[in-house]
Amino acid sequence: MSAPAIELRNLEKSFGLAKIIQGVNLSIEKGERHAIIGPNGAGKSTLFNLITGKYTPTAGQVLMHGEDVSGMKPFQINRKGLSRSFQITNIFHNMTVFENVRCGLLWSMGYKYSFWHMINGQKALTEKADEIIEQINLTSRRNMVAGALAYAEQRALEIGITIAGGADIIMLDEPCAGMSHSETELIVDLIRKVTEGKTLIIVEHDMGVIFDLADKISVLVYGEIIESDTPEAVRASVAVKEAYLGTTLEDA
Ligand SMILES: Nc1ncnc2c1ncn2[C@@H]1O[C@H](COP(=O)(O)OP(=O)(O)OP(=O)(O)O)[C@@H](O)[C@H]1O
Repeated sequence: MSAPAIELRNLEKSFGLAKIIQGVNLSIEKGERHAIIGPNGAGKSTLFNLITGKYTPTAGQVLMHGEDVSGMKPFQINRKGLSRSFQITNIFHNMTVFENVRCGLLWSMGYKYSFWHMINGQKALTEKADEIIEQINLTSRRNMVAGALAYAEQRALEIGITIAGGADIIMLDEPCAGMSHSETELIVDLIRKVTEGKTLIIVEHDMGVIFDLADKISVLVYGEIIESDTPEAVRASVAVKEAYLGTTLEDA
């Protein structure tokens, strides 16, 4: 059996005296859609930042396809095939949709770009960017500056930039935040389409989205995983209901 896409072993993170992540153990299999949920301040973004290399663990390990990547820089982890989006959109508002996706491609290819470019040329880069723009349904907006797009289109563009380099592990941080019901449905369909066959790790407050998308859900409370199971099992969990004061999951 192949190693999990991501494995966390006794992972800890402290900021000063505050222990924010407390001995987290978690395995995310290749091709799994894994959601991390939990109340505000539970440590979800911190966990994301530990996996992507933005934060260095205080203790424990992050393994990617069996390789210990703890302490590696975000760009090193990215080049190994992990790409993430951010809670607050990080697109370039003054650049066009095309230029944004092209930038995402260049960034994820890094030093490999000069070699790739030598073989494939500029035309291939343009074609690849256009292919991604089509995947995220923004072809009619290709030459529009990103700042002029509707909010949901900006979030779709961000997903496009995240998947641009062909990473096989995609991490999305609250991709549906601030969206209407119909916009959320479109983004969920898009996420499903562009992450087909990939490993997806998602943090999202919208429980409808989580139960719709996830194969497995981990529930983080005060930096500890109190449950990690199928959506059905998590929905039925007493500990999870208590953590959510018996409301949110019931309503999902
Ligand atoms: N760089 C940092 N320095 C100090 N404290 C931090 C830092 N980053 C996060 N924290 C603290 O860690 C705790 C968890 O924050 P985090 O953003 O990971 O939670 P979260 O579950 O993602 O919350 P939310 O759902 O509101 O986004 C918070 O108390 C936060 O103040």
